[in-house]
Amino acid sequence: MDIDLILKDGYTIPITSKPRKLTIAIDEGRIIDLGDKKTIKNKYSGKEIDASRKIVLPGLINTHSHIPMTLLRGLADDLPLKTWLEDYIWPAEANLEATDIYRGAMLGCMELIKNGITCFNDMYFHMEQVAEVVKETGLRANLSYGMVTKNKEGNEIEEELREGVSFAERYQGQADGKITTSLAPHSPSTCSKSFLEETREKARGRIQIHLSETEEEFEEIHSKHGMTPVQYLDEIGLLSPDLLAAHSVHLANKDLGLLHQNQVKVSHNPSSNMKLASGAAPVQDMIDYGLTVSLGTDGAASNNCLNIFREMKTAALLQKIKNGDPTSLKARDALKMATINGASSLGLEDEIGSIEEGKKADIILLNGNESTLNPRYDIVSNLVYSANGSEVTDVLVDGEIIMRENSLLTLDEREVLKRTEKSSKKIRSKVIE
Ligand SMILES: CSC[C@H]1O[C@@H](n2cnc3c(O)ncnc32)[C@H](O)[C@@H]1O
Ligand SMILES: [Zn+2]
Repeated sequence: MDIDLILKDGYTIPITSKPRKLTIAIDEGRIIDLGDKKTIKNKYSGKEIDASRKIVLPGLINTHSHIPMTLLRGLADDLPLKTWLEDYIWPAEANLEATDIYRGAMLGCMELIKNGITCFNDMYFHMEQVAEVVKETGLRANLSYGMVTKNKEGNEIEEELREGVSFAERYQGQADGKITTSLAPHSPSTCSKSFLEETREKARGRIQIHLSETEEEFEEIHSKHGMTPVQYLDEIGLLSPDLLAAHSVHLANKDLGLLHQNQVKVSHNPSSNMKLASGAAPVQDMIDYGLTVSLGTDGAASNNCLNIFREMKTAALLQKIKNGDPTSLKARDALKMATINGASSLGLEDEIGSIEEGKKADIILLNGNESTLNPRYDIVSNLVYSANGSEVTDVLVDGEIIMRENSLLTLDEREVLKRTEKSSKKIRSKVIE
């Protein structure tokens, strides 16, 4: 049988089964068969990629980002969240036009691809620009217009919900199904209670929100409503299996039970939480409770990069320090967070997140000859504790090759940097000088 692509003889980490040498048959964007090279070669013919010196992984999934913020990287560092957002980032964002968002998203997507991220979950504004970049680059994404009611009144608030719903309805399923959408109220402290209730009423699918990121936010909700942010969302009726809660750093004991009962998904963002000194989320406790926890970078202005290899390592190290226990958050769990748990958090567990027959061919290849991947006593240890993303050589999304032997096939790197320079000059003159 003639098929689109055969990935031959790579050392494969399927996630849901043991690492082994496998040949992968891909047709019409999906993995149609897997096996040893002889069996697969006897059954299929088609274009071949020799993966015999490669490590083969499912594409990594970034479950919390603000991709256009790549344009604001390094603009304001070493500050706590409230000051960083209110005194630096929001004033800078007020100057961003649609073209800037397009350019920032392009720079961000370039970084995602190079670091082996094939799917990301984003919340920002001018999201039609981000969707355009997703289409051009060939990535997979769940996109949402980020809704805020703080400092807004009457019509402006109604317009915020209209925009969120309209974006979600217009873009759901675009790019041959590679784009999905959610509603995204920004956080319990920047959206009013009635707005959160209306969002719940209007939601037809998934919802994402920043939740209990800092102690300050925890205290603010507690003093206003007499309950924790998680209990507050429970009262509003927002806790559900379709809710993806970013951060979830400050939780009372009862909160873990509530998140678990409602099967809420959590996106852990360790680098951003450490850099803004927001705190260390109780990730091992969440896992012990049976919660689905995935990994996010947050925006590049609080990280300051978009690299899930780094987040895997940082997450594992942070839990060990938090719990004073080196057995906390083991490498295997960190790799699951970056792959299959990311897929479950976006409702895509039947489509992506592992290398299995029937799933979409979102696959990355790493150069097995890099020092960071050798010696190979334990490949999962190498991937989590030693790899840094630069080992990624090839990236496939939906069976389409978007990076081949380190060359980006869907975007022009030099052009992306030139355009970034144009927007950053404007930001520098308006915000810094
Ligand atoms: C309304 S679009 C999204 C909004 O979120 C801001 N943002 C970026 N990082 C964080 C974070 O860690 N916590 C809360 N809000 C964040 C971003 O600047 C946009 O304004
Ligand atoms: Zn965020």
